[in-house]
Amino acid sequence: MMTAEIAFAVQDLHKVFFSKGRPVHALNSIDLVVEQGSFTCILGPSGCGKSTLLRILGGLEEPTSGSVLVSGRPAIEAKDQTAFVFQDHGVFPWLTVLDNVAFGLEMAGRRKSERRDIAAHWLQRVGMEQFAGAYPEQLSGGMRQRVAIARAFAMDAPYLLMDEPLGALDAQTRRLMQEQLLQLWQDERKTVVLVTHAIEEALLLGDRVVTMTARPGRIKEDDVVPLERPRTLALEADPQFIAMKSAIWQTLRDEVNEAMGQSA
Ligand SMILES: Nc1ncnc2c1ncn2[C@@H]1O[C@H](COP(=O)(O)OP(=O)(O)OP(=O)(O)O)[C@@H](O)[C@H]1O
Repeated sequence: MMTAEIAFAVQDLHKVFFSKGRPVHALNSIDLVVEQGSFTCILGPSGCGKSTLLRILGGLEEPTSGSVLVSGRPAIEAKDQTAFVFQDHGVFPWLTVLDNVAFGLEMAGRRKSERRDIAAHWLQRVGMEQFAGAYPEQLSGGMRQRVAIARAFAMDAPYLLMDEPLGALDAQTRRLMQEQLLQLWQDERKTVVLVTHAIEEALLLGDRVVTMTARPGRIKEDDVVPLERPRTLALEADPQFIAMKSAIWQTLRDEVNEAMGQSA
């Protein structure tokens, strides 16, 4: 495979934190190659290092050792290639919805009229155009998360890193948002790496599901999801989907048990 087709190339990545003078080995010898235009989901028990891995991919955290390349450049120098969506939406309360979506474009040096046009386009894509002038406090959690997703898609960055973007939503809103995210991705085909705790969500959205062990997080299994696109929520009744969900849970359950026995 040519380097140009690879979004993320991670080799023998280790991450050790020091907490109260004690080492916490968060990630252990991670090898991962993510192709451009693919949707990769990362599953793993609490505390296994999923967020740490995502933050390292986005250049927000430095590896202790190992190599992390983003479009062939060290991740720490390639922050402009990635946009994040976090669980707690991270929208700015003092900006309107439109200005929140346009915010990243201002940082990227786009002209004001251009910023507003791009932001309005993405608000329309997530069905939030009528809230352009509203402030985040006037919105529900699901709406705020749609603003965060619109902001990430509006950025020029080719790669999106999503850390449990739907994790804080109620079950029904989460279903609708899964459908919306699926649709957006099917239209745009940006490279996405998404961390989730939900196996169904990973199978519905991903081309591939990477399952990690309890801390120190290693990659335990890497499954291609062979289910056809375009996908809808109806896929969850598909026998192949059900079989994969059960197999991944078998892989994950020992790790969840292990993680439950670990101290923080
Ligand atoms: N800045 C830090 N300093 C010290 N320890 C840290 C730091 N960041 C993360 N850790 C520890 O590293 C481990 C991995 O954390 P991380 O947040 O990446 O896990 P996670 O898999 O995303 O967890 P969750 O699913 O609960 O969000 C945890 O034990 C965490 O306490």
